[in-house]
Amino acid sequence: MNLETVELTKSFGGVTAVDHATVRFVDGKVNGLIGPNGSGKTTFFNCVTGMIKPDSGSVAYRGKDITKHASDRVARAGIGRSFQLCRVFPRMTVMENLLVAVRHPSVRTLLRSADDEHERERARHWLRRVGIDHLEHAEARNLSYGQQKLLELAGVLMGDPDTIMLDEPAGGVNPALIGRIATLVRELNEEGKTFIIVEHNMEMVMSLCDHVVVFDRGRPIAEGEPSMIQQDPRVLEAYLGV
Ligand SMILES: Nc1ncnc2c1ncn2[C@@H]1O[C@H](COP(=O)(O)OP(=O)(O)OP(=O)(O)O)[C@@H](O)[C@H]1O
Repeated sequence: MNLETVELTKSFGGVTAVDHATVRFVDGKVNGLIGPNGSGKTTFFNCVTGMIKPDSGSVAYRGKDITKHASDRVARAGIGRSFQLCRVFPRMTVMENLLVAVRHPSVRTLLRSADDEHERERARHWLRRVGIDHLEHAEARNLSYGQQKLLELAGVLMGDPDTIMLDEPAGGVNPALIGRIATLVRELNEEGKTFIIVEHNMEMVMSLCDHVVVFDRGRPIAEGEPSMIQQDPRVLEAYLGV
């Protein structure tokens, strides 16, 4: 067991975005989190990663309660995340973006933070891994949207997370870069990273995920292997509204 929520709930005024959601994501897997627009996936991510505080319920990571922990503390616990609308600093270079990405370092990186060249080497390593090392000195705003997503992912990896939560990694990205992101997720998963991926691109979800949780109206309505999920009448009903 890796990441678990129990009865997690968050309302905005009259809208219950996450509604008593009890979900378990397993260590070592590529987990998918899917559901129709507005079903609460991003709010769920925000509650888990400390971006917003849930109204009630709990979040535990590797057996430790992290409910209502601030986002930097969640990151230090080993959970990294990307955003639906990619977050990079447009006027900073690619390298600078990665060096500021570690401003909330884990204890391990904190001990080494005096060693700037070491951090630069780590940054170059992740730039090579995501395939944009040739853009090290470019300003982030001059990268394509897909390249900015790869930069954001490299920034997440700089934090050395064990679990990586990606919010729509394929959204707005061209097919070639989607392929690169998928390959990277597979490789990193083989190297031990756990993934939880919110994604509307079903081809990507079905080919990449080992386990899929389906949200509807703020709570899980089905979960299982992708092939099972595709045939589940509850899932079809949630998507088609029949
Ligand atoms: N800050 C907010 N203030 C008010 N309502 C919000 C806020 N954030 C989310 N909501 C509402 O909560 C519900 C769930 O939204 P959320 O963005 O979590 O869904 P989602 O499944 O991620 O959607 P999508 O797939 O379209 O990104 C929606 O009805 C949304 O309008």
